[in-house]
Amino acid sequence: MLIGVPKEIKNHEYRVGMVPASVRELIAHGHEVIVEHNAGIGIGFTDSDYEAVGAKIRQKATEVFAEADMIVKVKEPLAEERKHIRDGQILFTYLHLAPDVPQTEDLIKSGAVCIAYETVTGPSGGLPLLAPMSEVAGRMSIQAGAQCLEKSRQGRGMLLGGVPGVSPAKVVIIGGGVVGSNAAQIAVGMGAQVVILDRNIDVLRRINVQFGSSVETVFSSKDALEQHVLEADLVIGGVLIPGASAPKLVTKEMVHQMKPGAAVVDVAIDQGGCFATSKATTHDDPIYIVDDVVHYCVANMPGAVPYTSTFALNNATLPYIIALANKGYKAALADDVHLRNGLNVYRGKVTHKSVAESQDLTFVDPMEALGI
Ligand SMILES: NC(=O)C1=CN([C@@H]2O[C@H](COP(=O)(O)OP(=O)(O)OC[C@H]3O[C@@H](n4cnc5c(N)ncnc54)[C@H](O)[C@@H]3O)[C@@H](O)[C@H]2O)C=CC1
Ligand SMILES: CC(=O)C(=O)O
Ligand SMILES: [Mg+2]
Repeated sequence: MLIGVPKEIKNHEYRVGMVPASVRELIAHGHEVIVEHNAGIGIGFTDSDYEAVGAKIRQKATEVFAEADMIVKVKEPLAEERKHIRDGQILFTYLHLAPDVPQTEDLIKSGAVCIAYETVTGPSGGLPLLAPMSEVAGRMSIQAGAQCLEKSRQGRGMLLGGVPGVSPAKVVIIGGGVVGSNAAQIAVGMGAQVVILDRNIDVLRRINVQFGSSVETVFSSKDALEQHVLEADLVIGGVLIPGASAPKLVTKEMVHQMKPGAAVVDVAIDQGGCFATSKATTHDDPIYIVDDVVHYCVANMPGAVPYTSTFALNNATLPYIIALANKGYKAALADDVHLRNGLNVYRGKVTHKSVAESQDLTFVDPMEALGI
């Protein structure tokens, strides 16, 4: 198979779909790889590094999209990239379709086989291709939140850990999954007072085993959520219903009643966000203020630490890239229900139930769509 790796074009996105070590593995399996000029330069990989493992360099993204049987990316294709996606081509990347109508329409029209990293499931549960980036974003959310609390960003002027004789900040984390538990790890390390809310008792049990009394676990009722959000100095949004738009758990009224200078970091913004006041921002211009509350809503947070993130992502994606290349998409998807759960759009049909429901589109079972 001919596999293509374009350079990412989203704002301050320096990750790359495949590092040279992954390209080497694919070539060892008998495949060919084309890489766009400077695709890996943001993390220090030159065209020569890719050529040294057997890749061919293409000067323009259009050449990569025109030639490749499978495109391996990081972020969802932007409008400019979507123009070049072809009928029958495999697109393997993050898509986050539920809240993104124009992208969904374009991918349906393209006739491509669109497999989203974020809905591929794992044999023992979880989302193995989302998890590494959720680890990164969860850890970063506390760094970002700490900066938002600084006076120069219009925050309360509060240090997360306080100092002897002065109380630490109260950090409230909504969702105790991968983002939430990684955020908690850093917040606890910085000396903050940490509360995690989740609707899944087993998640709260796991958090309790992991952190003991350094994190308070709370069942996420409307009452509890309101109480803790209003008391918070920093709120982290890390909820997920796989494939679906994030539930708007924090209302405009709750934000209005928060302390002036408090901060929210809505990590779930890539699925539409869990604060009613959230709108996606970029690394260039990451924060804005609503009702005196500082909002950070960057949809590609791991892009800020592309070195760590690219390796973490590639470690997880490589086995699936190899399966798709070795077997072809039909056999790879037929053989592995977990990879099949990643199939969001198949040649004009929406094959992920939550994506279809989020946009009132017809859902077609992936096996039926694939004709197997
Ligand atoms: N902005 C960015 O750059 C990035 C965003 N993300 C996003 O972060 C979000 C969280 O991802 P993960 O932690 O990997 O998901 P996860 O599935 O590990 O955890 C989500 C948690 O939310 C909980 N939850 C669901 N509905 C809830 C509700 N109504 N109230 C309270 N808890 C609820 C679930 O029980 C689960 O424990 C996703 O939207 C993901 O796409 C992930 C990486 C980077
Ligand atoms: C998961 C995601 O949205 C990201 O890594 O950018
Ligand atoms: Mg207020």
